[in-house]
Amino acid sequence: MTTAPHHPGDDDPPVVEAVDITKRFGSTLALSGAGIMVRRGETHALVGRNGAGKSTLVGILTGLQAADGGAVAFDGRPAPPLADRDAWRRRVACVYQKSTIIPTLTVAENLFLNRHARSRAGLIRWSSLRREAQHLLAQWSVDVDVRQPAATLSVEQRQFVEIARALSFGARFIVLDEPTAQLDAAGIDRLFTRIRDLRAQGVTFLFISHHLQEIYDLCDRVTVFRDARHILTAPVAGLSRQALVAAMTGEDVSMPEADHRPPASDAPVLLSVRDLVTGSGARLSMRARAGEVVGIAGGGGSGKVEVAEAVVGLARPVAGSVTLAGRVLRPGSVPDALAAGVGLVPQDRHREGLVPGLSIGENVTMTVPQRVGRYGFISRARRDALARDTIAALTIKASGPQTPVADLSGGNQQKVVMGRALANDPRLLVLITPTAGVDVRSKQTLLGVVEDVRRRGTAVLVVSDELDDLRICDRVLVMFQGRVVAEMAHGWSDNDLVAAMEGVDLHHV
Ligand SMILES: Nc1ncnc2c1ncn2[C@@H]1O[C@H](COP(=O)(O)OP(=O)(O)OP(=O)(O)O)[C@@H](O)[C@H]1O
Repeated sequence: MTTAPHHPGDDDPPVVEAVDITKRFGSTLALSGAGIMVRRGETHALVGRNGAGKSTLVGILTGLQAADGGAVAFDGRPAPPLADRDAWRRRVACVYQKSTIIPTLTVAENLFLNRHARSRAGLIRWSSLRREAQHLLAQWSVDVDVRQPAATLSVEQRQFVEIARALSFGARFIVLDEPTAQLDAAGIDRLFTRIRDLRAQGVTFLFISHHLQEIYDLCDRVTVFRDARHILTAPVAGLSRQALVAAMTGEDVSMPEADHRPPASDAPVLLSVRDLVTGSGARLSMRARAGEVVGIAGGGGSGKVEVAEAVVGLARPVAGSVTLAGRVLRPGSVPDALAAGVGLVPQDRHREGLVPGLSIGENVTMTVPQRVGRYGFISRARRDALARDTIAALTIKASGPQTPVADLSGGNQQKVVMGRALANDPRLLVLITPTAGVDVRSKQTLLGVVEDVRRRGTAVLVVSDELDDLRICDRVLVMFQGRVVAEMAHGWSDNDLVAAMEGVDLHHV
């Protein structure tokens, strides 16, 4: 008898294997005969365009959703019944973009929610609860004070706490759903170091991201989904970027370099920000002309988001003024900013972006009742027409304008936020990290929108640390520790911009 060559790990059953999974939501086929196999000890990437079915698969792999067909097995054994939550928690956990931590409780309470050590009288033993929590975090090298309220955790600390919580249930397989979307470059580095350490300790990861470079930096193998189906699974080394993008999009795409035409130098100044000072002490003075695209770049803690939020009224500045087309905006008032012609894509679409229970149509037209009806009456037909235009222009994957936003995939929700920002033909469009969670092709669509509106004379602020977002700008103001430290003209080199964002300023303003 001859034997095949033996590879270590080959004989171990996969940590998880999902076979021939089908899942429908009404008329939408979210997964169609799709599957995945994750080996013990690997970091496995799952990629695909917005709406490809990734989150749906995660729901099924974590036992939160029932598949309509197919089978899931952990370590070669069939998955437990959906009702047995404890059994699922011992096998798998998912750290979502949206926190599952309860902000008003302390870190220790969050870690041991519903499994507190109790005295014989049934009272919670706070001291032992704290000790256990400290021990748990120390075991996984998470440096967080367990007595602090969870609300005070940074995104990064919150993710580490959620990972430690998952491990404490016994799970050694962790799904990370777009964990880098809200982190800056330094935070991503620390997260990756942590993931590599945990992998060395035997933890397996399924890693979802729209940043393909991260897949190459971190992962061993990658699975691609497209239109509800499994397309390929391959080792990352040896798979070219072009082949990966082709698998995701079903076509051979090379990213065209958009031709850049700066606004006319005699275009009128539309936006004027004078000596703005935010609550946290960040400062901004700037002007933008009609049709000009200005970037505000910076890492975490640079103050870029704070100043942008002060410009649009999401936060009240402590000093300074914002003038749009001759009108001085009321400080700290979003309604006043909208009335003056501001279109806004906020950073946190969960908090400030969308009303999940309402339809795409309702969300898109929320800030423009005057465009869809007279005398305060909103015509459904006109609302739907406007929503249909948005769906087509931004290629939103949805069955129609009536679809509730809660039923859309994450990237498609972000497009609805963009649609709403555009619905009142803004004079000033302010985009805060606009392509977070958006797939490669959709990124092109969203950034293409900027080119369209600037041609119509809208001024645009792009607030981001993503080089692709900033590349479309006519100039980029780089912030560091609350101050603009550099201004870079279109055509900057990546190195120069990154150096400036890190405070190594080569081009003083
Ligand atoms: N609860 C739901 N009701 C109706 N349709 C849904 C529901 N959840 C998901 N869908 C649909 O299923 C399809 C797959 O969505 P899914 O969230 O799995 O995509 P995804 O790959 O995670 O996308 P993204 O990268 O944008 O997060 C989409 O067409 C989505 O609109």
